[in-house]
Amino acid sequence: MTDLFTPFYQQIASNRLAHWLQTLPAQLAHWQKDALHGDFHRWQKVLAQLPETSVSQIELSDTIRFGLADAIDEGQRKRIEYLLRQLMPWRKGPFNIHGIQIDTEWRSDWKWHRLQPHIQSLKHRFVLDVGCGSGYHLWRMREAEADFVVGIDPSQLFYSQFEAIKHFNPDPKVHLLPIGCDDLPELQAFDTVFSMGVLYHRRSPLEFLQQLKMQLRPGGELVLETLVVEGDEHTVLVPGERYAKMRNVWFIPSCAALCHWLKRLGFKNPRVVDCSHTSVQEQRATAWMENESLIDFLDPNDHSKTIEGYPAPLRAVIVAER
Ligand SMILES: Nc1ncnc2c1ncn2[C@@H]1O[C@H](C[S@+](CC[C@H]([NH3+])C(=O)[O-])CC(=O)[O-])[C@@H](O)[C@H]1O
Repeated sequence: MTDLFTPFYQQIASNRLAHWLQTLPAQLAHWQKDALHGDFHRWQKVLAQLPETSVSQIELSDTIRFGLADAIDEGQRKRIEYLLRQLMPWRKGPFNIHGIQIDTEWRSDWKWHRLQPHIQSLKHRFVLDVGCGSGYHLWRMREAEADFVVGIDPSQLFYSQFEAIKHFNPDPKVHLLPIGCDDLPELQAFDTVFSMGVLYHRRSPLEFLQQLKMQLRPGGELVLETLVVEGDEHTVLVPGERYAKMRNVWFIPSCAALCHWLKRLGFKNPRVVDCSHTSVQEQRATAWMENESLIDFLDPNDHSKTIEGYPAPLRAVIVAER
């Protein structure tokens, strides 16, 4: 495990990062010890069985595409598809590996299109994505010529999916660390910090925003995407047990409230650059994610409401500087 991160260590210049990296192996060893059983063990075996192939095509665009279809024979194609299916459900994508299209639950490319015109150029930047899922957006950040991209996400399945994709393009400048935001020291080192789809899962949203701030270098840019509700700066929805069937949803502020929070925490110039309802075309069940999806989370008679009667998912992108 530690060896996986050797290229990561080598590219780190800042002292704070260097210090963190000294403690990281112990953190990861602890994580690995906890994780070495059950599903994760099975997923690790899947990764070990992925064949080495010749990858002459690397396309970082709406579909992250590694390897041409005709670079592998039919037997290899079936084998790779079988192995990738062992890592279902695939939620964030789409990806295409040697012609095998991984049609994920989410069209994560749509989210990228909503925010991309509004953020500072990522060229030559150090970028962190907190709660990066399977890492789809990490590849988009690399497409945008970021110098170094690291995502963190504690999900063992997302980590395994990321490693499966990276197997076909082992770019030393793109990393996913299997840790949560509470495990990250205050690095104050990144030029841009993304956090998309995580804030509403946090019990203490202001503390979380402060954690994001302390990952940025002074002047760095925060790109935040989260569920919001309509309302003024005093409006925040704290749903009951479930919101759109999700159990772990805590705070859904209005855009005005969120900008107010960011200002209170000392972020500069917070602004809403996009606010859109999630459609059942953007989030849906597919052959690679066969469970329930957005259509099942909405009131069947009124798609403007969730099944619990709350406003249907509305997502905003907010940009601010430290
Ligand atoms: N403490 C934590 N620290 C870091 N990540 C966490 C934590 N807790 C949960 N997560 C991770 O946050 C991600 C949220 S999903 C957004 C994915 C991507 N960003 C997207 O915009 O498509 C949206 C959703 O599940 O509603 C999951 O991958 C969790 O594992």
